[in-house]
Amino acid sequence: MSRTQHHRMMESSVALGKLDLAPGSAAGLDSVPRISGGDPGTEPQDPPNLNGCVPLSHQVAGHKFGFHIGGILQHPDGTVLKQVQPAPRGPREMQFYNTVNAEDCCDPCLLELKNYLPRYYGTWSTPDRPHDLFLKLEDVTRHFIKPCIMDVKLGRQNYDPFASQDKREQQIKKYPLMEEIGFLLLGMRVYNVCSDSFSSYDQHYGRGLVKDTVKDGLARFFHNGVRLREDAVLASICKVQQILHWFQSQQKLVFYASSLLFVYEGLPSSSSPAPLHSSLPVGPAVNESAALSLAADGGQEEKGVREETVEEKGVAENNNNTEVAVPRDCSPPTIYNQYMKARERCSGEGCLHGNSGDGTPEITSGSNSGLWEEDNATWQQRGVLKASANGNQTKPQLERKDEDRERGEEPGRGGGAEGEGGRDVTDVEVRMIDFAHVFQSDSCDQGYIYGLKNLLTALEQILCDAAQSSLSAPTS
Ligand SMILES: Nc1ncnc2c1ncn2[C@@H]1O[C@H](COP(=O)(O)OP(=O)(O)OP(=O)(O)O)[C@@H](O)[C@H]1O
Ligand SMILES: O=P(O)(O)O[C@@H]1[C@H](O)[C@H](O)[C@@H](OP(=O)(O)O)[C@H](OP(=O)(O)O)[C@H]1O
Repeated sequence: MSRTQHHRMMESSVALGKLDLAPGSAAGLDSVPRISGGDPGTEPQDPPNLNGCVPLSHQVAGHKFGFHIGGILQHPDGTVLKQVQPAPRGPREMQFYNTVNAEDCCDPCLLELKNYLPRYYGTWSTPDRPHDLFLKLEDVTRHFIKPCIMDVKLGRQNYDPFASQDKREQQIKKYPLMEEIGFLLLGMRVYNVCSDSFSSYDQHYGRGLVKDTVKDGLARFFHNGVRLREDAVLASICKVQQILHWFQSQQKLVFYASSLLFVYEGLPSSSSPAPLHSSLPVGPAVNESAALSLAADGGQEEKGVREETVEEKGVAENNNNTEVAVPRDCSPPTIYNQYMKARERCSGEGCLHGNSGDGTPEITSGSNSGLWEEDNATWQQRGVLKASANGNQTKPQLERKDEDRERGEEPGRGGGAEGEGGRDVTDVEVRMIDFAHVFQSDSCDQGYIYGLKNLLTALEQILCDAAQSSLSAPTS
């Protein structure tokens, strides 16, 4: 399919203007070709000529190319290609991206939502298989050198309202705690600064986490083998807060089996101040060094955890991350002080972990409390959060920002950025992905909101635990 044809197809979906994603009523979707090889029973086909595309080397969850229908590739230009899944999932996801990215879209709700998604560049296919469509997406990890990546599925149910009884049972069986916890860690890879390697955690790791261990299981994503990256936890909290605000403000869409993709830079900066409590443990289930040495000792390997092999270490990542500015770590004491100050300003226990009356913990929201707004300013100065960039910009970043401006987007969105006065910041990405089960609605997405609140509580508790550990640690 030529570029023009792709474009035309995109325009025809875009022209719908309004999402109509319910099965059987998907206006315009009939024109979307079904991908070949979609039926498990069909004849095996020759391997496709992928035009230089390769399976995504840093994929942490989901359908894998070559193993499942609907896998993920990386284009030589660095973008991610997600194969359109068999109907109705793939066309539904494609129409979702088309609608949110429609040039004439002026709905403020969708325009804001766009900020939380990977950029969308339309559809792509190889010349020899023009009907095998892929969604061409920004690689959210693209500007990181050692990207630590985590995929967390949100919501109280992993299936949509139109799912068959079999599908419901299959999904519930996989993680019965979904309804109570509201999120599921699908997979992650974490950079270990000591061994200069990644540890990968598959879906079995996440499914093994229960109510009492899910916080520590999550904390492991932020532990680099030496210390907890509190700066990355805090920056993640702020990003998740923004997404929560969006969900609380909209009554148009509901998302089932959709994920948040977290990314932060694992490579430490040489300019980072030495953390005061760097050697503190982060809790029994979170000490990565302990887990790794267990495996190295020939001890019983942990379920769902895999260390990168020596051969793999030598393999360059296919993410075009060659020339980027290294974000500076923020020292844990700074984060700790700011976090505690924020908590003190809060009126008592109920503020950060109170009860909203719907069974989920109440998380302070920036616009209502002033707590996050006020401290965001301080944290920006401290270099924890992204601030307007006006400092010593490196060439690649300047180029990215120009590119952003051309698209009419906030400069630095999704890219590395410096804080006020040219200070580096803790760069974290949190983006929504996987939209195979998005539907129109006329009420808030309570399931997703429930999951977001619980996720925020867990992230905040990780910081609290670290702060408490540092307070009780003996001073030398
Ligand atoms: N835009 C992106 N940038 C970087 N990585 C991505 C991007 N989109 C997807 N990935 C990687 O691919 C994985 C799977 O993505 P996604 O959830 O969209 O696929 P899926 O096959 O629909 O998943 P599932 O099987 O859970 O339905 C993510 O966990 C992430 O590692
Ligand atoms: O984590 P696992 O064990 O790989 O399980 C998959 C996961 O639950 C996906 O979310 C789901 O796709 P949907 O969310 O789109 O339903 C997929 O369904 P599938 O097998 O029907 O593709 C499951 O197999």
